[in-house]
Amino acid sequence: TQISSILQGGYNHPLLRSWQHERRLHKDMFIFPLFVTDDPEEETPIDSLPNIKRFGVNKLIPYVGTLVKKGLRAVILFGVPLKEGIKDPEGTAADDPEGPVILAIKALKKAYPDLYIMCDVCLCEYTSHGHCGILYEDGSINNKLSVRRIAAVAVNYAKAGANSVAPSDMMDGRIRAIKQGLIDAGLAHKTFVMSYAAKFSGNLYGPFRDAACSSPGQGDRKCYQLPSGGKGLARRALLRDMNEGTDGVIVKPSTFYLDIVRDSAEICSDYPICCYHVSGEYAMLHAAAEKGICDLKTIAFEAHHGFLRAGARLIISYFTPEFLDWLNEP
Ligand SMILES: NCC[C@H](CC(=O)O)[C@@H](CN)CCC(=O)O
Ligand SMILES: [Zn+2]
Repeated sequence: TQISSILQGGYNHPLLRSWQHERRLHKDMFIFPLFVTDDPEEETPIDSLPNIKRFGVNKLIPYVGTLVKKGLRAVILFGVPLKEGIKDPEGTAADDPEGPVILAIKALKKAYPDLYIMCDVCLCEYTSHGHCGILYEDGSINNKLSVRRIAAVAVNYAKAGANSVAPSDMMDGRIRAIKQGLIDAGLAHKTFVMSYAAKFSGNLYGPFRDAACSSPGQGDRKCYQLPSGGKGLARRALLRDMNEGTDGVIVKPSTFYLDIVRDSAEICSDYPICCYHVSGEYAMLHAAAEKGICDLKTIAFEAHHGFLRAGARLIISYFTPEFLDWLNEP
């Protein structure tokens, strides 16, 4: 055997195998999605998202406390208004000062001052039509009104104390509008804008839409989320959002889009890259483990190692609570 043929000497021991990881998972790269609803006492499991619940603000605080104790550093908030009759065509409820997101920002900041509070910014949970923007009569996206509304919501979340705003709407030009809004409000220096720059339309958001009651009333999101084959569009969107002032980028979904994560690590090499392990990808791993196809912990590590290998530095993951335990183990 040629001497150069011998590779196994480099990974024949568990410690060696961990030394071979260029980047390793650690707790402060995890961002945990929280679903906050408008009944303060609610604590409801979400059937399609194992181990994930929808919380009212009074139940959210003690739950998050158990995770902060284990080393949770960051959360991303999704408002789920369930009260009847508050959804309208403009998504007015999105930044209601008494709404679930703004109340949760304030309660979390008070209870856990060091916890990093990110807010997803979108209209789909608040619009009567269920789309992520405001529509023209013909049902197409009214970009001007959508961008103006999204920017206003983002600024109001920042005013309420959010450390970061992450617009997941995919409207053209919203990053510039958000950044300008933050500048005008004197908040740009302390608000991290993390754009969902490369976000693909597809079949991996079902469980989230169940949790957030945010499916589009009619039609789909294919005119504003990227087509799954749209590698060029993703590259252009990453460049565009950097030029518009984003401070970080999210690629979403993740497992099925690792080539886009790699592209983003090259194109946005000076920015933190975040992967979102979306609800469908998460639920699939649980379903496979339930069917005995794979071991849940092993497959979760394998998926998350893939995000790091592709170039991600941050991970939005529903597995965050488990990793806070798993990463304590040798
Ligand atoms: N703003 C859109 C929500 C969007 C998917 C969708 O419903 O189109 C994601 C949240 N940012 C869903 C995330 C997930 O599936 O986990
Ligand atoms: Zn949306």
